Amino acid sequence: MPSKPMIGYAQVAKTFGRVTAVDDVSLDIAESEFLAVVGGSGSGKTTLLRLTNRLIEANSGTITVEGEDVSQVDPVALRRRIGYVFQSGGLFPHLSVGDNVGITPKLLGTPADEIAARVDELLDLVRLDRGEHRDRLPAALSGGQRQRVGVARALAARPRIVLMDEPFGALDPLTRDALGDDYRELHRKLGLTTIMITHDMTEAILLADRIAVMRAGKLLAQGTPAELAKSSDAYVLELLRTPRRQVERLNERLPLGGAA
Ligand SMILES: Nc1ncnc2c1ncn2[C@@H]1O[C@H](COP(=O)(O)OP(=O)(O)OP(=O)(O)O)[C@@H](O)[C@H]1O
Repeated sequence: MPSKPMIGYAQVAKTFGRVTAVDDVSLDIAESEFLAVVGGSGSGKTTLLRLTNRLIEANSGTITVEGEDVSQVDPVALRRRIGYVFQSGGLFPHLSVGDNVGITPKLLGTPADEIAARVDELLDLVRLDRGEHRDRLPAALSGGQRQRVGVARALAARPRIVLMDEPFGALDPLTRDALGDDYRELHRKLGLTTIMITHDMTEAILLADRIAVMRAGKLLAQGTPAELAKSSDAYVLELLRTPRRQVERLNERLPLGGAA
């Protein structure tokens, strides 16, 4: 880990009334790293992500982005530096695909012709046909296409950091697989630092460099899949057993060569 992480959490806590959503979390994410945050419902994953770009404010602890304490950075400027992909795409329903993708450059005062060129470039990047999709409304897209638009929008202001909240959770398995692979390639090509929340340990193992496991607001463990496998925590080991069991069952039921 380099001396200055791209994103750093130091003893971060967030409570909502009597609920401690994030409880004393310390974690560093290096530049160009892809971190998956895994954990059950209500374990604090979304809260941790939203603290990062100050959609909500921490009660205690320090969060740094590119070395800067986020509490000292203007939240609007901070959010423009960090791409955010929502679970359901989070697109504005009344805006076309092109206008959704171009909204941040527009807010930044980018001239219209530059925005149009950037939108086309981004649609190419996420492999959506420009001519076919640019003028459509989100309701006329499939779930996978909407998520591609969500990724394009998150990348519009050329952020170095992308936060993704269960981006592929609601998709069919083939679309999910394709989109995960495509995003992983974008992450590499653009040199991004990515934090992705997922419920799915298999997805985390396949896409991320490192996995953070949360439970009841606490960071239970973090590391590569191989490092996590050495954890002494029963919950972490149980999470890792699920993909293993699935592979074993698949190997039993799907004879090799049948669908290779
Ligand atoms: N704005 C809020 N007001 C009150 N409680 C909240 C708020 N946001 C989150 N919480 C509570 O904080 C805890 C953590 O929620 P969070 O959304 O971070 O979990 P999560 O791991 O992302 O869950 P999921 O996987 O279901 O999205 C939960 O108990 C939740 O009810």
